[in-house]
Amino acid sequence: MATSYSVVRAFSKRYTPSFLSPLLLSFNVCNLSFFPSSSSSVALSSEAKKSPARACSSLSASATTMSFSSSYEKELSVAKKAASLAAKLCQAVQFELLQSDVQSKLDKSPVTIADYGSQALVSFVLERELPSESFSLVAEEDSGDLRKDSARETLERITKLVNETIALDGSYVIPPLTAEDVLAAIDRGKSEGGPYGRHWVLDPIDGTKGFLRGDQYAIALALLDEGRVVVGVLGCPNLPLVPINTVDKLAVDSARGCLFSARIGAGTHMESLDGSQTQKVHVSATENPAEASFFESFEAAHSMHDLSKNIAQKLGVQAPPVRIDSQAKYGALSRGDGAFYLRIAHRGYREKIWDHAAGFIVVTEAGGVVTDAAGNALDFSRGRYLDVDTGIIVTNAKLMPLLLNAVQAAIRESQSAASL
Ligand SMILES: Nc1ncnc2c1ncn2[C@@H]1O[C@H](COP(=O)(O)O)[C@@H](O)[C@H]1OP(=O)(O)O
Ligand SMILES: [Mg+2]
Ligand SMILES: [Mg+2]
Ligand SMILES: [Mg+2]
Repeated sequence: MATSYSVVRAFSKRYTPSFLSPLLLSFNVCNLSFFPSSSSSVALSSEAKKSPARACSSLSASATTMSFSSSYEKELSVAKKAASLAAKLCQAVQFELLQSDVQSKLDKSPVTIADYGSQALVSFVLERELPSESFSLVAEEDSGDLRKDSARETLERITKLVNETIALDGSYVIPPLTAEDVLAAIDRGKSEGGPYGRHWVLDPIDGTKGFLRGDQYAIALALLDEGRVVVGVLGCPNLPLVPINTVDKLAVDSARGCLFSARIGAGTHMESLDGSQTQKVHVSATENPAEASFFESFEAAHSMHDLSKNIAQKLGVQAPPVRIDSQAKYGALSRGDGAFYLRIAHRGYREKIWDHAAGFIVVTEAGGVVTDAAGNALDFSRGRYLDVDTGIIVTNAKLMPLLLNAVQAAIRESQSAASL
């Protein structure tokens, strides 16, 4: 194969869903991303459209050329520990949640004591367990508001919570962290990420609105290596261990708290947040949209419910939408609770990498496919933002061509309606 390593690398970075282990690369990509010409209205990425055959042969080359520098086992186990500890902190805060815990940030989104505490804790665990001169963390929060005089009491509460959680865990025999230590831990999340080296990616509480309502939220932590997501963990403290659509409410309420974890090439596992009941999970295998259900944001401000409704109708989905907050949707999808996730953000909203990186690998390692609304693979290598065409869609490999067709048709309809 004459293709040079750098060309293959650049190509595969752009077009290869990172759920594929190198060995599966060429086979699956040729089946998933370059759909047959019968789906003519599906917009594929332009280079792939021009030459699917070349794309597949290049990807075959990449399958044999690329190898991962490590299996990321240690990183996965540390990520699980960090997310589990952060989940404990968040659960304690949600238990006592008072509206006065909500601070106003410049972007007006609610930020809670648990957001900061979770970020400080994850940053602390990662740095302590995986010391490295090149440690890099891309995280949602920063300490700007917390350093204000008016936030002194809040900072004290966060510091106390972080120390209590560390003490409860018992594995770190250290003097208590100071408020300055906590601020510094939060601010280690200021990295810009990018295509080179390793970067941890953290949403300390994804789905803040769900958290405040007492509903679903997630602690979402992922590792990028050379721009690819290689590890992902989702702590979902309120997600039932049984499928979300289980009719027996007692079963749903009796055991909540899921930890999803995925490592590139090693599949996705789910266990309870207390560490028991580990099981390998897989996305729904259904090929029939009529028997499938779809997830979308609880918040209409986060995703266009009307458009999703139209897409679901085109697919023939019978069930009503399942609306829950946060990347818990990716977790639920990875174990087959539903077959579709539709996230079509409102015009002007830019997705962030921490809102999708962990969920992306949890679903793709469970056999799912995640693309933007034009069928492009997601590219986590461009810094803090994730630039996508119109929206993010998720399903299994069999249903993706159908879903892309429906999404494209619904978008065209809404565009022509808007231009009238
Ligand atoms: N206007 C918005 N449109 C889309 N997503 C948003 C918007 N504002 C915040 N988000 C982020 O969307 C995610 C929640 O999506 P969902 O609707 O799936 O629960 C969260 O990551 C939330 O950030 P945050 O982490 O601060 O909660
Ligand atoms: Mg936020
Ligand atoms: Mg988020
Ligand atoms: Mg958040």
